[in-house]
Amino acid sequence: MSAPLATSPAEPLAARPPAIEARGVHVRLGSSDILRGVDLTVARGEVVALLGANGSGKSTLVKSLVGIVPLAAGHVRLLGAELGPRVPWAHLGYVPQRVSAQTGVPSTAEEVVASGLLHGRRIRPPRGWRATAREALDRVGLADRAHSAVHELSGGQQQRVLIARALARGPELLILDEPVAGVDQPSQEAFAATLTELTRDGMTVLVVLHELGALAPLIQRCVVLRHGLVVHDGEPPQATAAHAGPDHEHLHPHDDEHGAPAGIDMGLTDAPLTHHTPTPARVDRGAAS
Ligand SMILES: Nc1ncnc2c1ncn2[C@@H]1O[C@H](COP(=O)(O)OP(=O)(O)OP(=O)(O)O)[C@@H](O)[C@H]1O
Repeated sequence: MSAPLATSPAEPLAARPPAIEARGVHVRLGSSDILRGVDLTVARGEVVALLGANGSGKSTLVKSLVGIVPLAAGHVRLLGAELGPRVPWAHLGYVPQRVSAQTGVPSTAEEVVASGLLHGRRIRPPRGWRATAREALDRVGLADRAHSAVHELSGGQQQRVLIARALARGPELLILDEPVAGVDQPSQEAFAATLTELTRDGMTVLVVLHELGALAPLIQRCVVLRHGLVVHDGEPPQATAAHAGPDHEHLHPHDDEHGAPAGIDMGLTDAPLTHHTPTPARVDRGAAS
């Protein structure tokens, strides 16, 4: 099964403008500069992970990309259009960081997913919405919960309903903020398989993650934020056997004086980088583990 993209462009992906082009993005919230000049380009068909320590600005960046938080300076273009009404929003799926999918009115999972088919002036779901919603729920392993009230679902299942809502649109660009946080390993693997299938069809993905986990095989590029700035933009780190060897030396963020690993490589914690040689008992698993 494969979800059709919202459009089936004859133009090759590489010839089309990037899915995301952000230049010099500054965001100020309250009295703090949260993003301090972020440049980010995501080409069509790319799968990019946005990583960084808590509070580094990942959620703020994706919110600024989709226009939820205002830019103090900078520019964003999505799917070739300047941020604003010209963006083809119907072709874009956004899944916010874990929030309850529960609404004031009790809704079934199927209804919440169908709400993803509404956009712009469309106030009624399109013909065949039920089958589309079911297919999207099937993709996240919840076909059997279509008629369950969302408030009866677990937090992880509610998150999967929100993912299904984004997928139901057949998005060209999918932006996900920590989609697998709090989701069990089998569900993470099922989600990774779904995303693999969708990206094979040319979907572009920007995904905020704390660790690559089950999505590691899909990720083509990692962008790491620190204190509102991009500090790495490139290949995902590879965990190698040599990494764990007693002679291996590397830079690694530590959370305390005793050198306990605080996180994965590339500054995913705010702790200072220190240089060390691990003992065999102390294995650096790397970001891709
Ligand atoms: N509405 C707001 N007003 C003021 N500060 C805010 C607001 N929203 C977020 N912040 C601050 O902005 C900083 C970045 O927050 P953000 O949620 O973008 O980080 P993050 O990298 O996504 O973190 P996490 O990994 O914990 O989700 C944090 O210091 C946060 O306290």
